Amino acid sequence: MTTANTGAASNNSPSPIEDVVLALERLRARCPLTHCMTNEVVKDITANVLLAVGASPAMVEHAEEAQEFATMADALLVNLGTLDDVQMEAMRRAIPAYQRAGKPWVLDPVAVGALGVRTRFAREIIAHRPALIRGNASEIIGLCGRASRGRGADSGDSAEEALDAAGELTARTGAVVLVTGAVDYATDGARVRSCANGHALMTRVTGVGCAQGALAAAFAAVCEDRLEAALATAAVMAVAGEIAAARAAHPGSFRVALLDELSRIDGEILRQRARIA
Ligand SMILES: Nc1ncnc2c1ncn2[C@@H]1O[C@H](COP(=O)(O)OP(=O)(O)O)[C@@H](O)[C@H]1O
Ligand SMILES: Cc1ncsc1CCOP(=O)(O)O
Ligand SMILES: [Mg+2]
Repeated sequence: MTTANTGAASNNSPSPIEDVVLALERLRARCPLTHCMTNEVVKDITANVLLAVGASPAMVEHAEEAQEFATMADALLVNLGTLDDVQMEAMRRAIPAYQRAGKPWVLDPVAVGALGVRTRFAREIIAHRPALIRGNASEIIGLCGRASRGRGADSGDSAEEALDAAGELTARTGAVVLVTGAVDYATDGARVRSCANGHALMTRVTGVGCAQGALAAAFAAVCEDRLEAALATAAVMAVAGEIAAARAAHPGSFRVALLDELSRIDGEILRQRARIA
């Protein structure tokens, strides 16, 4: 075992890697019921990622049921990937119900900044205090209202610009922001953590980022400290992706290997592999 992550690089916690390990253990012990209001493309991989890690997925869509489900589920994901009027109405009912129940909700602002309806909608719903916002650099910059250069990983938007926008978003909404990319950054405004694992193949399988948003909701359900939830989300997905890519070099087999590695990942693997600062 290496000793690279035994406590050197934290801000407040004596050992962020041990916080991540404990968060994963808590998630597996509690198996949080994670309500995913997500896009048409990624429902399958999202449910399977949650199951592989040890959470319990549920895709409840009808507006009345989505509101009702806030009394049963542990956390909500709101992903805007294939937003339509019916889904907007359901999200407008579900989000305040989670707030009333004192349960966390997570926003994945897919393509916000690039398209009008979802950008206006995202700016409307962040008034309801999401626990966590997860997006790529362009989406975080776009949600903040700044000009982004383009789309996702290929946009040229820098992590520094996104982290600056993330700081502004935390101040406005109270949410922890997780910016994903080659290096993932999490901030609560006061603290910044990073995770430098992962593999480019993760961007060649649709839904890895979206499934990570659902994982963030599951971790938010078991971590009072939402920065810890965000770091655990980043580390678990990126370490599993890195290991999967070492034995599956193409997107189809990588997708399967990723699910396998997400179910296999544990404290020992995280301590050996996670490059957290
Ligand atoms: N170039 C890269 N190298 C390593 N890991 C990456 C890279 N780009 C993205 N990832 C990882 O892929 C996952 C999804 O992130 P991202 O591609 O930014 O999301 P989205 O699909 O929403 O744009 C994250 O775990 C992130 O760490
Ligand atoms: C292809 C596509 N179109 C609308 S949502 C979506 C999925 C995006 O998933 P991810 O951001 O995780 O790759
Ligand atoms: Mg995405």
